[in-house]
Amino acid sequence: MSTSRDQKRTLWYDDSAQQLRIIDQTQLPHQLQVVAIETLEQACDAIVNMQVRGAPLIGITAAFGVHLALRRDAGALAQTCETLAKTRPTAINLQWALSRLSEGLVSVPQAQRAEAALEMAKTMLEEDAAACSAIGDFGLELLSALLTEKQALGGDSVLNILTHCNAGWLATGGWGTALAPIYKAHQAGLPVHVWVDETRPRNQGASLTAWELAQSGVPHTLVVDNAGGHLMQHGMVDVCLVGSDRTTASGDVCNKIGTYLKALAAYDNAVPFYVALPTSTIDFELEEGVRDIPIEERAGDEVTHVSGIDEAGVKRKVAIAPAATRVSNFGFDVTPARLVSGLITEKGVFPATGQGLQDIRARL
Ligand SMILES: CSC[C@@H](O)[C@@H](O)C(=O)COP(=O)(O)O
Repeated sequence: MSTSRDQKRTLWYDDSAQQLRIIDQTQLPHQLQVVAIETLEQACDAIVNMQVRGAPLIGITAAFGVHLALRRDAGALAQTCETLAKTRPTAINLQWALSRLSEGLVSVPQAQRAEAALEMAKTMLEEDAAACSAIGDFGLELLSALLTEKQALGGDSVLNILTHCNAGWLATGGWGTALAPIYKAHQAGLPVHVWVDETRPRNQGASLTAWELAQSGVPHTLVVDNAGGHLMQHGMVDVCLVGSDRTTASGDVCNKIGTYLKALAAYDNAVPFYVALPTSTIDFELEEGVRDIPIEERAGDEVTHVSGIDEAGVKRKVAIAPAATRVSNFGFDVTPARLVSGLITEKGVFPATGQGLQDIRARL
């Protein structure tokens, strides 16, 4: 799963076994378990159950899912895309990948569709890794400038970055979005330290981001979700850097629930708030994020229970709320563009404004 220091992979296609392979992210950080995906149903389950998650990775998994479905029934393109589109509603990369496949495959003779879908899926995987690497390069310039500014003002020599959820290589084709600039900065010898939000209820920060950063030796500290405001008030955060599941044509940013509160705290404390995303995460059809982005609501037991392993290494899921408690579990929220300092994409860094988004579109 790790092809080089620069290319850690959470998903790959095994040509000899003719199987898609994924790291089962529900087992991390306790177990590094690789699972084979051979059917459309398995691909859908992996997305729904969050064995794979993160906006770009959801799109890439769906692309391979189309291949798996077509090799069983070459005539099932439309129906397959419909099934996959229903797996998770918020990340636009899913629709983006499915549209690209349907448009690309519709003119391909049925007998060749499965093979063509596989080639397209592999291309998407490589393109996403390259896009994330470019995000890392642009983000590195930004972090480097922020560190120079901090040092010129007489601050200490470490750049403190706060991130939410997991926007690392586990969430993408490689490198990650928000974590890519951090990895590049660490590799370039920039002194960085990451505040990792635990990210309730699924704990992607505690289970995935902390695990990723530890693997790469990036200094980091895990904090509860509600700590960000306090840290910012005390000058302990120099920049917030998060990913996105869908960004609109006006620059509104949808990301994991709790991101908006971090952006508000950042605004109140004059901490820059940057969002890193590949252009496949932009929904140019939508202007208004708060009103129009569909927000996934997930099962209540993610809130009423916590899962983990005990001292004996046994996996447990324990209740932390009364059994009959009513639960609401929105998976994402929207940060209005006015709170976003900039969008770091593979095309460069742009303002989160209508003009900024038009400039990005002009470069596609
Ligand atoms: C490159 S990842 C950007 C986002 O997808 C990430 O921050 C996020 O919110 C993931 O949510 P998840 O519910 O784990 O799929």
